[in-house]
Amino acid sequence: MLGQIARRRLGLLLLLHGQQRLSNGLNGVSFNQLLSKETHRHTQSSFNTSSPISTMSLWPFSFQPRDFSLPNSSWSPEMCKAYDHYNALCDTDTENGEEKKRAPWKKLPSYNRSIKYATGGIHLSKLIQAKARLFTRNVKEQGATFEYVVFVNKEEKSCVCVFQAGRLLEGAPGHVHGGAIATMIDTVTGSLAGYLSGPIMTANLNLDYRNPMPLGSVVLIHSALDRIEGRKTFITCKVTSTDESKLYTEATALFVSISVGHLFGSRN
Ligand SMILES: CCCCCCCCCC(=O)SCCNC(=O)CCNC(=O)[C@H](O)C(C)(C)COP(=O)(O)OP(=O)(O)OC[C@H]1O[C@@H](n2cnc3c(N)ncnc32)[C@H](O)[C@@H]1OP(=O)(O)O
Repeated sequence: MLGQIARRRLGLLLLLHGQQRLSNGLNGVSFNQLLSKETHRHTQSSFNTSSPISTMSLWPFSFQPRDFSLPNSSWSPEMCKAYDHYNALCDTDTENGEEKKRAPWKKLPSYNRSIKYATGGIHLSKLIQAKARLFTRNVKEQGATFEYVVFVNKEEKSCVCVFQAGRLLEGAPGHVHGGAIATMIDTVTGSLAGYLSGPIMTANLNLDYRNPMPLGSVVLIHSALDRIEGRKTFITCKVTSTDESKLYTEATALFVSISVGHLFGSRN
């Protein structure tokens, strides 16, 4: 019974996902400001654990899921610089004469469960497969695996991901595993396809590895919409060094729009 209710609610929530989209941009906040906010947040939460009951929240869940794509101390100077560059291009809500001008760039938040993007999803994530975690966000040690942040440009229907590859992603000695690179390409192209087309699944992913990527590298993953044909969203992708002088990987991806029932085995 609980399963049925959860399934029905999940259906509604995933439908909302396409409309609500990933819109918690960080408005012109620099890396250093964020890092100090993060430190502050941790200080606050340890303070809260020891605060008297009367000052504690009675609601057992926080309303805002943790955004894993915010700067942390594992980020290299190159990662911070690239983050600051794209973050500075994001929506600032600044006054331009009498009108508010909105920048085309937006930073997407990144949670450790897909379900958390939906309204109320943070609560449902504790009920539905509570121990499941997004593949790219399942290692607690910061900097060990996938450190990344995605910025979308809604006018150009494109996005850029700044990705720092951690030491646990080794494939060939000293270099990043091809599967880890494919994972990031699937994640970034999939985020763009989902942003543009709502609920989707990867149907096809084609990769050409052009140069080995050293562990610890910071790279840019550029993705752009090629075309939409009915339920099919075609995305192109290339992975480069941050100065774009070196090409690591090229890819094309096809995403097919799905109904919520598809995740539960229904093809209707
Ligand atoms: C939110 C945090 C960010 C996370 C983003 C992460 C993104 C990661 C997403 C994933 O990794 S999803 C996991 C990997 N993917 C899968 O497990 C999908 C498995 N495959 C399926 O479930 C189905 O085959 C699929 C949904 C892809 C399609 O099944 P459908 O029954 O819905 O569609 P159908 O087979 O009728 O195909 C629809 C259209 O797509 C075309 N198509 C389907 N698969 C294709 C394929 N592999 N290659 C080329 N075309 C394909 C198909 O020919 C047809 O074209 P037309 O409309 O022109 O006739």
